[in-house]
Amino acid sequence: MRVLVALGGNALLQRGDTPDADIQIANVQTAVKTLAQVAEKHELIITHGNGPQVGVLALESAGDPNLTRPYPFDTLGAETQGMIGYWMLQALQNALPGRQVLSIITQTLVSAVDPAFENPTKFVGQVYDQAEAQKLAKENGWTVKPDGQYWRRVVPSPKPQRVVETRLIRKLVRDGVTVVCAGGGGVPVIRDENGRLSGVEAVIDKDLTGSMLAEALECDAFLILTDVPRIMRDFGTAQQSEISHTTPHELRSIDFPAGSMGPKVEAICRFVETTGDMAAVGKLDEAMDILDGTAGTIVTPNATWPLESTL
Ligand SMILES: Nc1ncnc2c1ncn2[C@@H]1O[C@H](COP(=O)(O)OP(=O)(O)O)[C@@H](O)[C@H]1O
Ligand SMILES: NC(=O)OP(=O)(O)O
Repeated sequence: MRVLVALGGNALLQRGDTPDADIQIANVQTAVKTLAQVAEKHELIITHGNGPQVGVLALESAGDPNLTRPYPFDTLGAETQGMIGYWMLQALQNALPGRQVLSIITQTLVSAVDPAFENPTKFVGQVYDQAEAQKLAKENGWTVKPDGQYWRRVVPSPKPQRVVETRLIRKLVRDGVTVVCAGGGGVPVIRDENGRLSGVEAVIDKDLTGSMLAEALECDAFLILTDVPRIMRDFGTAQQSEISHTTPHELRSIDFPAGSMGPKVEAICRFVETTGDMAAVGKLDEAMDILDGTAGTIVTPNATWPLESTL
């Protein structure tokens, strides 16, 4: 089976944690324990978030007195792919000796006229209280928005259209390589009328890119691993209940928050609707159980979908 796993930013850095490298490396090592189990049994492609990390690098660049202007977000996105990709590469190599693993810088095409450029929605960097966020926004020209009980900087998040390096990734996977790619949703780029690529200032949603890439690579399963065991009905209320098996149709009838579960549900629904294969949301350390159909929220084209025979 061919599986694409999208790792949540939470996997690497919990909200409120100090973004020190050693803390994130330890989190990567924890994530890789479960990913290594998947890689031992299946062809595996891994993508990861970069919201917290790209914010750290943006602050660093903005504070460098030697620069005349801060690095743009496409460059910062590539930096996060290098940094997180390196941590994952090393952890995977240590967990899977003898296995071929590669982390690659990956670009994702977006539309230059995507309306998202006028309406920033992607949370980056650390959380602030409202007053501090608004002060920083005024001082630095940021847009800030509420993220749960906190506030965070937001940047445009255009829709991914295609991962530029898709063919190469397919070749690597067919050759038995475990590939880490499209980190942070891929570096956002546009292509001009002469076919030339250039970066744009944005951060793409890694779940939407993951869904698109899983489809393009003809994956049999698309997993989003995060910090909750299942998608919940009535999340955050006394009536909340876990959904163990559902369909895109049912999920689309429920409202999910734009900044967290919403894009995951959209990404999952798109994959299942387009491919007829299974997708799931679940906890980081339960990847194998999710693939066995005993953990996570499993999403299939219809409620009578024969889980065992397909997995
Ligand atoms: N209906 C829901 N079911 C489960 N979790 C939900 C729901 N709605 C919102 N959430 C929140 O979504 C979070 C996961 O999204 P997010 O923080 O963006 O993940 P990641 O950084 O791992 O990609 C959970 O920690 C939970 O607080
Ligand atoms: N790029 C992206 O979607 O990052 P997070 O998962 O960290 O929000």
